[in-house]
Amino acid sequence: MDGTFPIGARAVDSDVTFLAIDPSTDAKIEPAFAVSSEEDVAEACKLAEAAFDTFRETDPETRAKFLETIADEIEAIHEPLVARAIQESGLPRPRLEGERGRTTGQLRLFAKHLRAGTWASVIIDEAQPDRKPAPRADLRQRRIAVGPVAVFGASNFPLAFSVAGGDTASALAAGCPVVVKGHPAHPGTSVMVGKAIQAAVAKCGLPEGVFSLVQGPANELGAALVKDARIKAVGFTGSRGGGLALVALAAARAEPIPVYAEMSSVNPVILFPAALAARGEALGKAYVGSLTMGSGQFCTNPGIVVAVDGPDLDTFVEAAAAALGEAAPQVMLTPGIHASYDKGVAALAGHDAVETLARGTEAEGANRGRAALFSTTGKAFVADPALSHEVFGAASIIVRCADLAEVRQVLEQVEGQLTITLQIDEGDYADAATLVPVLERKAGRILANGWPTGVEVAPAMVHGGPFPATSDPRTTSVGTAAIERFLRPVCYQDLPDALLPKAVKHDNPLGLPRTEG
Ligand SMILES: NC(=O)C1=CN([C@@H]2O[C@H](COP(=O)(O)OP(=O)(O)OC[C@H]3O[C@@H](n4cnc5c(N)ncnc54)[C@H](OP(=O)(O)O)[C@@H]3O)[C@@H](O)[C@H]2O)C=CC1
Ligand SMILES: O=C(O)CCC(=O)C(=O)O
Repeated sequence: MDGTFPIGARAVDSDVTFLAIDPSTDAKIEPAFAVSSEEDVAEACKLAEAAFDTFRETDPETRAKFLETIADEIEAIHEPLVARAIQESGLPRPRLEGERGRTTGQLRLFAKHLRAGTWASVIIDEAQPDRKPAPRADLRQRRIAVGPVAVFGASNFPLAFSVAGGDTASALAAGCPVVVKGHPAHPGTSVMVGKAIQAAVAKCGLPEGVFSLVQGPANELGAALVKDARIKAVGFTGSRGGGLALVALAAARAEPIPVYAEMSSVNPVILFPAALAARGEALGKAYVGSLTMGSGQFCTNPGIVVAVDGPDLDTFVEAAAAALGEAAPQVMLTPGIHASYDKGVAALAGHDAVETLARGTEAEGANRGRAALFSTTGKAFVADPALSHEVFGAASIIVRCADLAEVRQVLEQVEGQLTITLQIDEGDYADAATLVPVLERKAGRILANGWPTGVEVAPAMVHGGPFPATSDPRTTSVGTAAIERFLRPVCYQDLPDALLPKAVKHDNPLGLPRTEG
């Protein structure tokens, strides 16, 4: 691996470089990576704009083959890629192998979606020249790509939410050229995947500006990308502060653009009485499994458990505390993320209304996250909004409520969420039904008798939700519906067939499904 990054068809170098850090030791790792300049950002955006009209009008089959070629290129570097991602993220091999599979799987799923054609949402309202009192014009609607898209790689998913992750896959599927701002925590992983995409662009004979990668350790780079007038939408996964900064930059542009930022979520889990009575102990153990997976570094991590107080909740709490007390420390993604986890845990531990129920085993070595379990009362939770804020890592708080009305109050208090989970048995259905309207207002995904971590990449998936889970609750970042955020409708009124794009021509040469009005 060399330290250059791909801009269009070029490998760009620089005298200014930075090194990745192995979070398991805090040691710097070779090679040095070129830091992209603002000129590189401008060049990437210029190439993306130049590629746009050609790329967006490629046939769906061409883009499907392109996505499959990217998947092939990534598979071809599987072993060195996974090895580098382990070094840069501290995540364990099985997790990264699974994530590699999820990444290529989602590229192939978008290829299938492109071939199905429903994404183009073609609607044909044939002319009605004899309609009284006025004739109707011929109206044809399809959706087109919005323009070049900026994608910010996430630190916690170096493959599936990074350079060739969900945002890149959905934007390319839509026909949008992509400029990725790689996360500085995993520059080697980003460059390897970036070069795989660059190779796929060349193999498929596409314009070079379809893909570029910029990276460096300063956030001015990402700011320059969002401010570039040629960028028409932004995809982001990360902190609330980072996401909001990008939203503000995008809104302040002469031409404001949408930012699809996935930010913070505490993913409440509600334990209902019959489920608690039937399997409190098993639920306690399973909860800790979901909480501590990947050192808790999932935006879907179960950060809050809400239940009516009583002996069955005690059983759950005892089982959870015992399991968490045995949880071994795990390497966190970066020194910064580890430090902010420790700070968040210390704030909860020092809170007057919070009891520390258990801590994971003692941490040894650099950046080890020690799991933490807390409890509080419904009243205290409602009184202090700070108790509902995300602590990114394996920390969670159990909220003991006096009754179902207080459970509802707690849910009304929490901000927008990616997920809300119900642990229910049949005897709980009547109570749970009364909460469903609150759950729908609060979350993008409501699940029963499972755990929120581990998002299925599927057409019906919603990985989104009201603020601050995301900056725009109308879409999803996972699943084929994610393509919709990078498309916009255009209506062609009475255009002669010769001028119509293939998608809406009278003889439907692309064979796209149509809704007839
Ligand atoms: N809920 C979730 O899914 C996640 C939450 N987090 C939270 O984020 C914290 C930090 O983690 P990290 O992953 O680095 O997330 P950040 O939000 O800090 O960074 C993500 C990306 O956005 C860029 N960025 C951040 N702020 C700005 C800005 N003001 N202007 C331009 N670009 C910006 C960063 O660039 P640069 O690094 O160069 O500044 C990086 O490329 C964690 O401790 C955790 O609290 C993290 C990951 C996922
Ligand atoms: O739980 C998952 O699989 C996805 C989590 C996620 O989107 C994130 O942590 O950023």
